[in-house]
Amino acid sequence: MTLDEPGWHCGAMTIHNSSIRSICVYCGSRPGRDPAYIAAGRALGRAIAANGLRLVYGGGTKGIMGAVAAGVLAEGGHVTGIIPEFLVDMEATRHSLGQLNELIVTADMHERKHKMFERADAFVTLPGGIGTLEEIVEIMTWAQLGRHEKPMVFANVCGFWKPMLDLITHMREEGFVHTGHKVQPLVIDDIEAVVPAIMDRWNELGWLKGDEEVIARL
Ligand SMILES: Nc1ncnc2c1ncn2[C@@H]1O[C@H](COP(=O)(O)O)[C@@H](O)[C@H]1O
Repeated sequence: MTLDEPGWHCGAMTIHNSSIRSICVYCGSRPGRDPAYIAAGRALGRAIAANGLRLVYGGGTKGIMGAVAAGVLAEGGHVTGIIPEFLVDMEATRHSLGQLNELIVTADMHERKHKMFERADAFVTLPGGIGTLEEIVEIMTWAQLGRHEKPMVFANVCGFWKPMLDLITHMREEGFVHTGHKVQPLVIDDIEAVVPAIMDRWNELGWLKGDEEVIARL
């Protein structure tokens, strides 16, 4: 990235201009039991591309991860996959990775997660397992600590995230979610409503910031 591009790096701070450019999707590397999960992944991918946004994701080409990337590519969109070398043969095939627009192979999981964070303007979580959970929880903790204000969405396909959302509510009620106003993920049941909601939230943040900057510090 150069200083001429819309988003640029300044020391430990990343500053994005007023138009949202990319969405990071966290989701299962497996398809899950309900075919609705794969369908939602593909529909979200299509919606990301149809709105002129780029997908940033973990590079896997199987399960829901593969469905999201396939949806973006089917709509002519841009996909950046970020995957650690040791996972390439587990979560992808070398051939399918060749179809992504951009592939970043990292040394380890930490580098992967950091690059995904840096390159994304917003985060969506589809159904998934332990890895998916870890990723969105980390993004919420960084929001709680004031390290970013990027929109976060639980795509609540068939109510998948209800147990997690109930737990967060319980934590709030018991007084454990400090600076709670900084952790306000959107919860959206209808997959078609996810991208418009993110764009609305992004615009609200831009307005609050007085026009141009949504800031992330790590
Ligand atoms: N500990 C982890 N931190 C970040 N990402 C992880 C971790 N463990 C697995 N992952 C990745 O998350 C996605 C989805 O995993 P699921 O367990 O299928 O939800 C996958 O790329 C994992 O490599």
